[in-house]
Amino acid sequence: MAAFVTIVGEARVLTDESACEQYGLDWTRFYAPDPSAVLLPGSIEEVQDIVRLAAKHKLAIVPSGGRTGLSAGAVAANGELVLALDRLNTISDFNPVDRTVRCGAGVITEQLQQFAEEQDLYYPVDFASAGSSQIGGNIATNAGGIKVIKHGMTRDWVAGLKLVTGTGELLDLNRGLMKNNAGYDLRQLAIGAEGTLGVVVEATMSLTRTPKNLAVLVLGAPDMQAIMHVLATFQSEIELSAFEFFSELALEKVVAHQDLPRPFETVCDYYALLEFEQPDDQAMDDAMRLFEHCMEQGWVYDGTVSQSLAQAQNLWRLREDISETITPWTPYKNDISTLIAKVPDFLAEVEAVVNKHYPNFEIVWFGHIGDGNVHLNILKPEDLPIDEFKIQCGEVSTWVFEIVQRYGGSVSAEHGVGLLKKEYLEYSRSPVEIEMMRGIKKVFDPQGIMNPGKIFDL
Ligand SMILES: O=C(O)CC[C@@H](O)C(=O)O
Ligand SMILES: [Zn+2]
Repeated sequence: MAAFVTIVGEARVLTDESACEQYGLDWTRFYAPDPSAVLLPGSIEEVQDIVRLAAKHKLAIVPSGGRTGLSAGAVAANGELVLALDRLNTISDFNPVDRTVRCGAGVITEQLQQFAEEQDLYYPVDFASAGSSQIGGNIATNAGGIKVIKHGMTRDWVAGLKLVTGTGELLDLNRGLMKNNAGYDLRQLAIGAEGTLGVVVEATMSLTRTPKNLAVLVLGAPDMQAIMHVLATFQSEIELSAFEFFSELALEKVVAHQDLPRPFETVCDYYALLEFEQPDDQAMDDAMRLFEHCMEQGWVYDGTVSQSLAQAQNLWRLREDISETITPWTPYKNDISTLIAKVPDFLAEVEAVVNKHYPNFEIVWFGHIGDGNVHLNILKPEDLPIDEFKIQCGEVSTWVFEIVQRYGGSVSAEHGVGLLKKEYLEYSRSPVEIEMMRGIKKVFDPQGIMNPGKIFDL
């Protein structure tokens, strides 16, 4: 450790129990944190020095951002060094012409959103953990969130990034260029690599224009097929910036625990939340006409639209607060995707198999239905011991991933693979693809020190 102290200073090498617990774990929770130390470098050069030293001694490194991940990508459970980017948290070099800004990896998502707002611009990647997650972690996991249907995932907003590879080399990838066809785009490989190819230390992020007067519409529908009709109807005329869904059980839990009113009295099996810009009255007239059409067709039973920013925010909470609300039930979680058109059948198959074997399991469905991404959460029955629940959920995983495979879907739509899903990777990636990923890792990280054991084993 003395050599690391020389690089970052004594106060920046943490080995006490509370730091190891805090930095050794993400929001996945199921693992016991056990890092050998937490290092807090203050510059890119210090990151390079740390990695070079670690490579020399073959010490494993876990790059660490806000640790809000749900796939154990940032867990250090095997004596690794945690390399936390918290101190690289400056925003600089705002370029109003290119509409880009330089961010240290430790910049909090919300900090970037606020900075954009101060420039009358907008950073559109958004999710419930925006107050804690860091840009470096968002890039490492290609974070998605609630506006993907219009704005894409983090990948779409990274104009350039600096990566320290497993040998301590600093790569300055794409440098903010809009057009650059000079060979392979290594930047895109690093995005979503979950720290297995190197440490993201800095990024040039793109910003866009601020949306004009966002309105939120929550609709109640009899079934998932109806929700798909609603999606198609609205998308044929309106550019939606969100199309989310949640089940009645999800709504019940949120209104019971978050001091929020139901959106309307009518109880429906599923609800959709739509967000769109309302630059003028015509936009709302169009939305109301489509809403009425959906009612006439029997696809929608009831609905409500926000009349103010505060109302829009409260309607959003019905969806955004679900994950946190159900945490006390220690839910089994899965984050999966399929083609959007196949979602209703896909969901019905998963539900049927779970209900058949475990009729006492409560399933909470919600997610980014407009992206084909559903979040499956199963609540632990109160009287079932946690270990027993985990064993039963292991079986559920196999059934779910077999269905995912049959549908040509993904075992991880947005949360990544980490430790949690690596044994299931082959359900959505071929053996040749996985072998190629191993080959790519060797090029960036010949010693295999960067976040080893995440995504796949070497
Ligand atoms: O907790 C979950 O299952 C999903 C969390 C997050 O991705 C969300 O969309 O709310
Ligand atoms: Zn999500």
